[in-house]
Amino acid sequence: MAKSVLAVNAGSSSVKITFYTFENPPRAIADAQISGITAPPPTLKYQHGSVKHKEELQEKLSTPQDSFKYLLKRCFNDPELSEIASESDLAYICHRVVHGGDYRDSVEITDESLHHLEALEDLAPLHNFSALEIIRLCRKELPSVSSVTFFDSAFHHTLPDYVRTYPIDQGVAKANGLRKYGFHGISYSFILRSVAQFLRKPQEKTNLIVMHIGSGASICAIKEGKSIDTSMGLTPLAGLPGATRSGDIDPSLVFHYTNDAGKLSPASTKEMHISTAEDILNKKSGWKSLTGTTDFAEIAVENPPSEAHKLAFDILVDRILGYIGNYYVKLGGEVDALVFAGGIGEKSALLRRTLSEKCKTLGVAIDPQANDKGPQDDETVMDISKGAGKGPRALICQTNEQFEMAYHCIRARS
Ligand SMILES: Nc1ncnc2c1ncn2[C@@H]1O[C@H](COP(=O)(O)OP(=O)(O)O)[C@@H](O)[C@H]1O
Ligand SMILES: CC(=O)OP(=O)(O)O
Ligand SMILES: [Mg+2]
Repeated sequence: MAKSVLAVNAGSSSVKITFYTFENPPRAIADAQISGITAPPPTLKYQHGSVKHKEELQEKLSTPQDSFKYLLKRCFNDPELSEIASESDLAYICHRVVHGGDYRDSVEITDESLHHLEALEDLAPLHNFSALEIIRLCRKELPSVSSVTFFDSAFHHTLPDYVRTYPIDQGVAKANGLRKYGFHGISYSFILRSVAQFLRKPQEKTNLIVMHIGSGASICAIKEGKSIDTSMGLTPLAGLPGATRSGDIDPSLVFHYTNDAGKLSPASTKEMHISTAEDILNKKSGWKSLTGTTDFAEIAVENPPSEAHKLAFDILVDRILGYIGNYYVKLGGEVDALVFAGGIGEKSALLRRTLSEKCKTLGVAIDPQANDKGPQDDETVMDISKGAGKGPRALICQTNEQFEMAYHCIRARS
């Protein structure tokens, strides 16, 4: 039996794994995910063939590493999933690593590359720690399978110097790697390819404003197939607010918020050091801090349950609009499409409608029925534009970071 490729997407609150056939393009064999790790009980979603299963788990799975172990065991032990029963059925494991520093491409894990990635952990402890723990676990427990890492930041290596440079002392900046990196690039790469194909345009002639709006949210300006600006920065904290992230604030705010801003946060562990300010702005802010919920589905409703819910919605809309205006101008008004992606961008018809109405001046118009209906499960790109208007088209793209990793892993090796 041909070996499979496993793609792992570890976030702070969820772990998603998908097994693919080793063919070009890859075909998904099974998909399993655990979400709600930070808000127990964790929920398992599991799918292979026509089997779809969802359950709340009794197990205490408080880290992405434990969740990954659980998912792997569950898939290996499923008698109905005979293609994947042990280590020997796997050819490669692809890992999503958010921060890749100066890496422009994927990296096969060796002792040396792992050391290099461990050095980067200091720059992005909150985002890289879980992925690296899972890589270390795979090397230990599945030693015969090669791990390949794919970086969110790699897609943005084309940012011009005046976009990536912060106006601070350049000696300090260079010595410490302090620049804009940008994230969600695995997703943007999937979206660019899918949307260009949908529009029947070569990627190098495609100009897009893409919104990846999930519990972490960012937006990207793509000119002739290249990222020319994006809202996240040195870390995924910059730019748009998220479920528990503040997004852009005046950096001085942290010193007015608490005198302990620079001290080590109690959330730090022996292996992972983060400051109190980073902990507050990454984990105790965003729409959770305004409304008490991380679930944007409770916020994006016609009649919000409270003023705070309405405020959280209005803030996200306002910040996204600021970037759309900015990027529209940077792209010289030559924008093929505004693309909605990410858990919220793909599912919230209200957010799409609100943003589209506010972008009327750019010639954006959507078909309300198509927008309310949203895409079918197997519909990667859906056009929700109304008629052939003057402005950019409005598209929904169901992004797929696991597929993107497996696709490139296999393409480079077959
Ligand atoms: N129907 C919906 N309307 C609005 N938001 C939704 C809807 N369904 C799911 N979401 C939101 O999508 C977000 C998760 O998106 P996702 O891209 O999977 O996030 P991440 O990868 O950052 O964990 C959650 O905030 C969830 O509340
Ligand atoms: C980079 C980032 O914020 O990732 P996620 O949205 O998956 O949390
Ligand atoms: Mg995500």
